[in-house]
Amino acid sequence: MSNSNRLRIAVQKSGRLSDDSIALLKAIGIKLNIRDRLLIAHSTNQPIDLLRVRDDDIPGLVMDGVVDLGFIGENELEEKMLERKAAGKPFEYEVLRRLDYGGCRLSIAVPNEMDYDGIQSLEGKKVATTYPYLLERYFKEQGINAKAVMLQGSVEVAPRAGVADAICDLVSTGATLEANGLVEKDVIFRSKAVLIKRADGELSDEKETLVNRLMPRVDGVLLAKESKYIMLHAPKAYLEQVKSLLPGAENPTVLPLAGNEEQVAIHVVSTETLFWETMEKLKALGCSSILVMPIEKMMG
Ligand SMILES: Nc1ncnc2c1ncn2[C@@H]1O[C@H](COP(=O)(O)OP(=O)(O)OP(=O)(O)O)[C@@H](O)[C@H]1O
Ligand SMILES: O=P(O)(O)OC[C@H]1O[C@H](OP(=O)(O)OP(=O)(O)O)[C@H](O)[C@@H]1O
Ligand SMILES: [Mg+2]
Repeated sequence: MSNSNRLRIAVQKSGRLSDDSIALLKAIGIKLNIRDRLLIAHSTNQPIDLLRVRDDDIPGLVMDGVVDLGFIGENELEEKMLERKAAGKPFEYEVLRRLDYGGCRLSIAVPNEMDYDGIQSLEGKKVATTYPYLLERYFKEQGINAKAVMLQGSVEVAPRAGVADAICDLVSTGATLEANGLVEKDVIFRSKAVLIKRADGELSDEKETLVNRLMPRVDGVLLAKESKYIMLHAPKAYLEQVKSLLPGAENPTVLPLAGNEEQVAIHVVSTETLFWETMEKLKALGCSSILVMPIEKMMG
């Protein structure tokens, strides 16, 4: 393989995980020149190549050591791990970070009109899914004798088409199920996107050093996304009450305001949400100029 000294990262080419994965790589300082039709994108400022593929291929590419890192949904990762294990192929990987996107659940859903009284109602039935290994594992754990019917797409039409009695598919808002006259019953797996690394110990020292340098940046981006910088003017007389209202503000910065003896400025970084209700309470205490601002990057 050419340029094997460059770190190879697999991302979904086009789908639910693509934009967020690329955005994360850019946020940690990797400049990318992505051309829509091309499978490989080279970073212009780091020894990194991006492989843009179907998400189904990503676990295998990492487990076979074809790429060093990959962004993948835990649902797909776990399914492929079970499939490869059953086939006697390498199925090892290391999770570097659980990420803050791609959140969904793999659930069993049944037609509205079906009498469903718990998972035992599926005894002897057929369930359509793209995740047969995860589903069969669940049936086994529950002691149910049901059959997983593999479908690559349009799983939600399977009951109407007479292909299966129920389905097991990814759910986020539930809109797809509702539109197809299905009701969610049992959550069998909760998933988020993860960043994984090959676990065969074959990364060169240079690549290992690069990964170790990038990970604190990933943490910085994740932390920044869940943090806010809050600034406000508060009456000195109510300082303690104001502090107790601010979420996660154990050590706020308190600054004097030029030409204003009555008030001080308070600055604080918070990982909790500042709700409108709290802002209204702060206002009622005499606070003013209350600003809640996003943070771009953080490093401890
Ligand atoms: N509704 C959803 N909300 C949030 N995340 C989701 C949702 N649906 C799927 N995902 C996550 O995104 C991953 C990719 O979903 P997507 O629908 O883009 O896959 P795909 O159709 O298999 O794409 P590909 O063409 O790459 O095979 C899923 O495996 C899951 O982890
Ligand atoms: O609960 P909801 O918010 O409706 O989301 C669930 C749907 O999202 C995913 O499909 P996606 O929209 O990514 O399209 P795809 O089926 O073409 O992959 C998944 O396969 C479900 O069909
Ligand atoms: Mg796929």
